[in-house]
Amino acid sequence: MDIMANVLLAAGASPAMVHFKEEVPEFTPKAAAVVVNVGTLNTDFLEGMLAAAEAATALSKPWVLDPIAMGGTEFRSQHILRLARMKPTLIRGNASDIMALNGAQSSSKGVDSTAKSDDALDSAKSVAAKIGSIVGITGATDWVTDGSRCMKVQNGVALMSKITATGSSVTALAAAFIAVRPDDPLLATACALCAFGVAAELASTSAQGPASLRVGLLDALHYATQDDMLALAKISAGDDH
Ligand SMILES: Nc1ncnc2c1ncn2[C@@H]1O[C@H](COP(=O)(O)OP(=O)(O)O)[C@@H](O)[C@H]1O
Ligand SMILES: Cc1ncsc1CCOP(=O)(O)O
Ligand SMILES: [Mg+2]
Repeated sequence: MDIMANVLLAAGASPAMVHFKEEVPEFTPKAAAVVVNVGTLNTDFLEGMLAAAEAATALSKPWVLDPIAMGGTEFRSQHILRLARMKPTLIRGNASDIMALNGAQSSSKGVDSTAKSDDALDSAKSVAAKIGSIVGITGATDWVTDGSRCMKVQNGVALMSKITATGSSVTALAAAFIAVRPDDPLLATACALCAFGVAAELASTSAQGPASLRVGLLDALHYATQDDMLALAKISAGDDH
């Protein structure tokens, strides 16, 4: 929760972490986008998540699902599937999450992926087509698809996978970008993944390990200019690996 909220602040968005269903009716109208992150799941949080997804849908607000550790337990999988069927604007996960969401037996031990993002692209396309959501997969290469259109992002550094909640943070950043460009959530998601990756690249020049990269990533997101983004962006359309 710390890094997610700070990533949003550094990027110019305004986070609020609201869990309980009692707050959903009043709070959702104030939000430009909603993130449902199942990372630390419990039955109270789950009620809040279902209510938030319903409220966002009813208000035609973009909402984004992070299906953390899909396939990890029966309880988690059942409820992630239920949320996914509510048709989020975007589902963003790692390769193992998205392959499990497409019905594959999960081989991951928990929140980290054991598969490559390139190998999950077909699963992402299939989930996107079945559900009608945009699907983003992160990893060494990030992919975003609506089932037919695809965008590829090749920014970022491998050390990002050694900082907990970088996945959740980039999901939240994608929600903020979609709030700005609700007409093109696929493009907005690709741009969010790219911006996050570029910030990590800028930070990595002075990082000594995961802890200093984590701090530097927040600084870089805050200080990066449009010129930095345009100079370093590696973003393209299509599904060529
Ligand atoms: N090997 C890698 N090279 C470059 N960037 C990476 C690599 N692994 C992860 N990332 C980046 O780290 C962020 C989190 O992705 P990932 O680790 O796949 O998510 P999760 O934390 O959900 O498993 C994304 O921005 C992704 O692009
Ligand atoms: C360790 C852990 N346990 C539940 S959520 C979480 C963090 C997930 O990390 P990420 O957001 O990078 O997938
Ligand atoms: Mg994750």
